[in-house]
Amino acid sequence: MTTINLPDADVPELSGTVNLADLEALGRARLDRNALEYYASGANDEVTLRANREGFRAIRLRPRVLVDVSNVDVRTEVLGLPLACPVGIAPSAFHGLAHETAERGTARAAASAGSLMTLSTFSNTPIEDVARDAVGRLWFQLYPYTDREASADLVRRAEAAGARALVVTVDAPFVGRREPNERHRFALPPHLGVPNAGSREHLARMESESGSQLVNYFQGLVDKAFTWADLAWLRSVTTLPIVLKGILTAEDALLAAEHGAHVWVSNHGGRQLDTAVSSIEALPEVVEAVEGRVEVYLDGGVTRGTDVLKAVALGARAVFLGRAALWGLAAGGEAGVRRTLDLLQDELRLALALCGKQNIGQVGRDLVRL
Ligand SMILES: Cc1cc2nc3c(=O)[nH]c(=O)nc-3n(C[C@H](O)[C@H](O)[C@H](O)COP(=O)(O)O)c2cc1C
Ligand SMILES: CC(C)CC(=O)C(=O)O
Repeated sequence: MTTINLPDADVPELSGTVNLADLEALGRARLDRNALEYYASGANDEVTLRANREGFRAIRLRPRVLVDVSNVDVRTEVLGLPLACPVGIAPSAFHGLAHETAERGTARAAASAGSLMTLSTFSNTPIEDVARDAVGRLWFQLYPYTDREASADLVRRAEAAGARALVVTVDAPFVGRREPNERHRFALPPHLGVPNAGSREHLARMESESGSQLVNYFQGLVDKAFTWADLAWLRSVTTLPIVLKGILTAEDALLAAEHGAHVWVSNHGGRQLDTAVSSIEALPEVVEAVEGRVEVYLDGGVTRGTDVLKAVALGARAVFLGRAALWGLAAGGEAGVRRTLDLLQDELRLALALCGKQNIGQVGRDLVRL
């Protein structure tokens, strides 16, 4: 069991931040090149990475006026769990690169903000420790391993620890080529372990002289032959709801719904297939395909309250933050992630009011012009 004594928040610079870009600047400044390039990079030319942000900006809002917006309510629910607003935290590997509290800092912020954290298979902290800090506000992300028993064991541990859903990442049979990580030989510093991927010594043995070591850590473990048919196996090891993360087409959304899985629209923050469609562009066809049978979520490029509003208007039940949470964690640990969530929630509340909506339930397709 890890025994990190989580320090109380005392990061004076945080109070000067007014938006997520400020937190990003603060976070970036605290990272070394290895961590910064790992967090920031997208695949190849980073076309999709940029498209995620540009996609939101290209959509215009159609506000209504003369509505009583003196009390605006931004609360919602995902899979029955009440959320303070429709924003959760996406799974990302290696929070220990950002801050000494690693995934526990993120979990504590998610819990105190009434949000939800999705814990990556590739965390630096054991599931049980993170679960304790997340107090029920936890989903677990699975990369299915070729070793089925090892995967089943992770799933059972996550379920026993209190995770409320299993998020299966389906867009990464191989790691996308993030060129800065190739160029500068990204590797985990020796003090960080990845408890779900074997011992630190085992990882060190996988390392090579050049290129991104992520590829080495990952490729030996993950099942590249995992298909729709294997979801039945997953069902046999857990009673948790299953969410498929990395869906970008109506065809796959339909298959997911037919398999009883919820759909997480994502291109992995532009880190996998470059020039893939942006998340917000993919959302409408996915929502149309599932016809309300399952919940739909989205991640990729969310940095503004209006981004959240647009995704909800187009049918997402909630959005999730990848890099934004990591910048917050780097900027100030738990307090930095909390600041990220609070600023976004405030922006969302204001945007909702300025659109003439009193609550999330009133937000629909008529609010946006594509
Ligand atoms: C540094 C980093 C590590 C990531 N690790 C994982 C992971 O372990 N599992 C996973 O499913 N997605 C992972 N992702 C993808 C995120 O869950 C998410 O899809 C993406 O970051 C969303 O885009 P955004 O960063 O623009 O918010 C990672 C993303 C980043 C930036
Ligand atoms: C390949 C994983 C270990 C992490 C991941 O999904 C990512 O870096 O985008």
